[in-house]
Amino acid sequence: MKLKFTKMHGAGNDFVVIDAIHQKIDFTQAQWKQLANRRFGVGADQILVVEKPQSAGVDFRYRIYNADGGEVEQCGNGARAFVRFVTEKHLTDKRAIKVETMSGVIEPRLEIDGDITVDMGAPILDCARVPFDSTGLVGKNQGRDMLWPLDVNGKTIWISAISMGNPHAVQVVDDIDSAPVEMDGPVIERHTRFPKRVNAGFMQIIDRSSIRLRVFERGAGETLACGTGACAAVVAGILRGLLDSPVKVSTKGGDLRIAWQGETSSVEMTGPAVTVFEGEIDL
Ligand SMILES: N[C@H](CCC[C@H](N)C(=O)O)C(=O)O
Repeated sequence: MKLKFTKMHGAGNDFVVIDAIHQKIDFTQAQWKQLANRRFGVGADQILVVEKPQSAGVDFRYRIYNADGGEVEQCGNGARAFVRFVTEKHLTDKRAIKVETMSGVIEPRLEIDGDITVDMGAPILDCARVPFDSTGLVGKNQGRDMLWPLDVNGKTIWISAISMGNPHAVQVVDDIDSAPVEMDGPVIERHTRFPKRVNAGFMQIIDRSSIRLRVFERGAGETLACGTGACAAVVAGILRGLLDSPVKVSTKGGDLRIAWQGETSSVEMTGPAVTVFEGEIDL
């Protein structure tokens, strides 16, 4: 079939966005993987599929597929691209939109200055719900955070296990430029303690209101930015007593602003979303 798509990015985390309201979409995991392939397809970290809502009181549903073709629960940068897409395609005239995802309803809104803010919901810290298997591990407290030991490539690293609807393992490193993201990222992603695999975050604290962050993403590898990863890193830093909200998160692809007032309050992410080109592909 001829598939119309829009290529977009949020701080360099790039997407193929598809209107599944006006196109009939019924692809296999192999076809999603091909579409995301940077040689045999269009190329993207994730594919975002915009659908009519399934629940009342919600404006849209959006599905997220990683570059490996697997469907996942949440995508922060994708939520901003989603808002830019439905606004530019005149699929809504709202500036604050309720969107259902696999992990619940999020509320992105288009700001006057063109940036997009997303209420990403409250972080999930209960290991069983991340999910993270802490059985038999002896964690250590740092502030209000619990750090867990993981054996990775012959060394022990200490991570925060946090879900933003999708799972994250966040560690603090002295210098992200020299951090072993390529070596350790894939091992953390597939660590047996994370039954649904995990996004591996490497956070360098710059000061109490700014960090640098690299994320080796589940199902996509290292991306230029990870929105949910930025949310999880800031939550970990605030719990550890290292950061104060709001925090500037500098990634390879751009800066995000993350705010969180603690406990059960929502994490709020603000950042850019850009349309790069429109296209059509036989798939
Ligand atoms: N790789 C992630 C999904 C995309 C998240 C990221 N691109 C973001 O902006 O949050 C996962 O498997 O949970």
